[in-house]
Amino acid sequence: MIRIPVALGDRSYDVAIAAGGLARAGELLAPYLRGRTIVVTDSDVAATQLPRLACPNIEPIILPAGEATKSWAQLAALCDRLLALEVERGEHIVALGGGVIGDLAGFAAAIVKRGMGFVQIPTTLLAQVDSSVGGKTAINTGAGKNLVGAFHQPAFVLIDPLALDTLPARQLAAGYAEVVKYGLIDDPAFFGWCEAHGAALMAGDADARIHAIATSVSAKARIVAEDERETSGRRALLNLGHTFGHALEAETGFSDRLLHGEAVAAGMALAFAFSASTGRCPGADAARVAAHLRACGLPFDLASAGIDAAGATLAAHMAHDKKKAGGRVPFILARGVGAAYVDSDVTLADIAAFLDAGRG
Ligand SMILES: NC(=O)c1ccc[n+]([C@@H]2O[C@H](COP(=O)([O-])OP(=O)(O)OC[C@H]3O[C@@H](n4cnc5c(N)ncnc54)[C@H](O)[C@@H]3O)[C@@H](O)[C@H]2O)c1
Ligand SMILES: O=C(O)C(=O)C[C@@H](O)[C@H](O)[C@H](O)COP(=O)(O)O
Ligand SMILES: [Zn+2]
Repeated sequence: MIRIPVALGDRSYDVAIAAGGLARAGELLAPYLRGRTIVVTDSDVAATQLPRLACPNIEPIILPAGEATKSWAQLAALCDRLLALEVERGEHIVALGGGVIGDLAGFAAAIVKRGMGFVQIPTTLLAQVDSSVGGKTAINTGAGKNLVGAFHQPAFVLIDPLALDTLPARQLAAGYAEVVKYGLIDDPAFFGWCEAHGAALMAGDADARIHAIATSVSAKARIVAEDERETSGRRALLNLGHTFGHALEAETGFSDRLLHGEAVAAGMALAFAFSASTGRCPGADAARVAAHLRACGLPFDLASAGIDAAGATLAAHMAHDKKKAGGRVPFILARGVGAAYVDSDVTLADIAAFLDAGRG
């Protein structure tokens, strides 16, 4: 078992990576359980992974699968279910599933009885390498992505890489986009590893999966420990590809037409292409990023993401971005592979013009 600490003072916790961890969950989660295990999950995970979870007295709350579940309606329904179970503040709920379940259950945990505990058991690659760590919880609203939420750290994260065995290939690829992100932010050697081993990871190589998960979680834990609430600009680096990506998701109405990881893949390629087109980054680096995403079957430009909206339309979505300060939306741009930075000089008009020009 690999244990990675997330150092956040009195909110510190461990991320445990253990093949077969679901079967050992009763023992590993024992400090957080009080005679029963309240599991929030979705219909797909209930069918595939919930039967593997060995915990005492499971009380399952099964929500519909898909991004649409990160909504006011499902949040209200979940809070009502938790209250009907007479949860106590000192109890922990268990989020078993992908980022949708982790974000929603984590937000419910943040607000029910003014804040109760929760544990993450992520079952998608995306959730194992990213969303289960760091305490960002949220729902989507009509105005955009993750616009209502809270920072609320889990008490423990249990990652079982074997849970990925039932994950559809498209979901695996989408999660892989967030793996690549860590290389692009500040670890060029890891991006090189991705180029060499991404195909093996996708094909089910257990060592490659564990290496990618451990490297990603370590990077995220380090960055979150430096800037838990995204105030210094350090954590904003984890948003590489997201200002573009969230606009693409909003444009598709948060539907399965474009998964979050797919939108992030296109967003990262666009961030690099914009950086190259304005002389910030070598064109060869932007081409390398697009080529790797393409090779993994991920979107690498607007057309491959299935988006034909005008630049101004996408920029209007971006205007809701939570990073906005003093009326300006900062963008995570790059000076090269492994050299991402926060740029507050670029304008939404620049971005809209770039997106329109790219469509030819
Ligand atoms: N909080 C954060 O820091 C953070 C980080 C990244 C992404 N996110 C959020 O995460 C969400 C995306 O998460 P996701 O990609 O995990 O999607 P998801 O939660 O919708 O899961 C994808 C699909 O896979 C199914 N599934 C999950 N595990 C499975 C398994 N082991 N076998 C078979 N099917 C399985 C789910 O039921 C769902 O249908 C987005 O809403 C995004 O905004 C949050
Ligand atoms: O943890 C972070 O910080 C991230 O930015 C991780 C992202 O992958 C994730 O999608 C996050 O939910 C986006 O954050 P948001 O603040 O832009 O909603
Ligand atoms: Zn993301």
